[in-house]
Amino acid sequence: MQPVKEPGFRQSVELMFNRAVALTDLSPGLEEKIRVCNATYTVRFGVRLRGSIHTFTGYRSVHSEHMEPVKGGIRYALSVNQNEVEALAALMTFKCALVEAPFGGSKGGLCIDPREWDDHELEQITRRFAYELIKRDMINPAQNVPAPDMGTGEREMAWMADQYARMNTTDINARACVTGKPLNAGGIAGRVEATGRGVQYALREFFREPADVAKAGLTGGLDGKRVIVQGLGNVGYHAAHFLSTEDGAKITGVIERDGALYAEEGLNIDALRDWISTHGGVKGFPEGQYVADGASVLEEDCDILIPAALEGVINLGNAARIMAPLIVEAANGPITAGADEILRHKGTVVIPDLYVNAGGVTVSYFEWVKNLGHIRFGRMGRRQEESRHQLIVDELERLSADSGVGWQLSPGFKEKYLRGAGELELVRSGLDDTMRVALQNMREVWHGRSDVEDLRTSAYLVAIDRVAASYRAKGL
Ligand SMILES: NC(=O)c1ccc[n+]([C@@H]2O[C@H](COP(=O)([O-])OP(=O)(O)OC[C@H]3O[C@@H](n4cnc5c(N)ncnc54)[C@H](O)[C@@H]3O)[C@@H](O)[C@H]2O)c1
Repeated sequence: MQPVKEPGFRQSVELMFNRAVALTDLSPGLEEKIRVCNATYTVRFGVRLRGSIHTFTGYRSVHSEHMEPVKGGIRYALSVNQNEVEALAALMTFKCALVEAPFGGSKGGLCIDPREWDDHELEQITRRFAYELIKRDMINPAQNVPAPDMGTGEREMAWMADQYARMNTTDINARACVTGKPLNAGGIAGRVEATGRGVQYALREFFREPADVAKAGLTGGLDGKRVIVQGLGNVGYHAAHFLSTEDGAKITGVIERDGALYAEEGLNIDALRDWISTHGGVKGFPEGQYVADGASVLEEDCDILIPAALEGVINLGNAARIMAPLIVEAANGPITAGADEILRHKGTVVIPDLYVNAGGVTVSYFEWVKNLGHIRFGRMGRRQEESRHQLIVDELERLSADSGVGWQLSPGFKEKYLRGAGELELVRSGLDDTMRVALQNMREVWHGRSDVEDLRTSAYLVAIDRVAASYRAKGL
């Protein structure tokens, strides 16, 4: 028998797209336009560090400009390459469409292990990379708005935003050129936690429908559910922290670079996070059993598996052995197309990446709007604040109706906004509404069409329909 070849990340995303688009009646031309990646810019630049010149390679890929600006994070990792960046940019297109964030899809990356450089060196490298992207309008509030991803965070976003402001001194919207900035540099409350928070809201919404929970062979709510998380970084930590401290879930396993920890009774996530930041890994943590082959813990018995680190970790090599009945893709692309098929046949329910980790871009959208509006919450007196809020709500609704974007302010969000709720409360409630509505839209397809087997195909169908409508409206 011929060995089955594992497709690469970009091919995997394309296969998943193809599976869904085959169920639409799009013309072949429009289908192809939506599938392809519009452009990828590769840059190599040198920085003098430690007495010699070091050359770095970076990418910014634009998958679809059916709406502008385009949006997507910038990743710092040695594994970054053109295929990976293009796959991630495609996922951004469909993710934004699914949660109705009015952006096209983009992504960037720099081939670097950030742990090899000190803070000052990283700042020099980041500013130089940003300079290269700004020169070509690949960081720009109206055209291309990056955000954090693996290996980057608030600090890198602040450096990039500052670099843009220095090169565009008269652009009053300069702050909106990047999202995920620190609060004191134009950021928004709740952005750091947003993706992990979104994972929690996605799971809460999933567990509101007992019939869906039963499809995964589970019953009841999140309370007491055994959860294994891979990657205790920004996304994995916040998801594990909120699920264990607010929903009663037990984090029975954590997989990191240097191995994994496993404990039937559940791990203390905050203590473990502190341990990792002091010791550089999970090894030696006083709770749980240490497993040197971390990836093997993906195959442990649990109720919910949350891969929140890398792509391709559930693949043809281990898919058949994955015991979790419910997999929540907090990372981008953790399941390859081949593994996805095996899991579907096994009856495993997969809540897909383009939905699960959309909390980041949703709150980035709030931040971008906040920057463009030049709003500083709590700056005015209460009466002025209330009427200003009413004006903003009226204006957002008018813009949404006129542009046909379809972004709706939910009654809950509007009520909180008008009574002058704090920024964090507003952000969380807007995110919660977004995650609920997106899963409800996916469910309509999942439950309503006999030819749709899974939530991933449902998510793609909702997204493809919106991207297609946008291209058609432009006359394509
Ligand atoms: N940060 C965001 O807002 C955001 C938004 C959407 C999607 N994502 C996706 O979520 C995933 C994680 O991103 P992040 O921002 O949390 O990154 P991060 O850099 O903050 O964290 C990644 C974590 O994974 C761990 N890790 C790396 N290699 C590993 C391995 N081989 N095995 C186990 N653990 C490993 C790292 O040690 C780190 O703790 C990525 O796929 C990213 O694209 C992130």
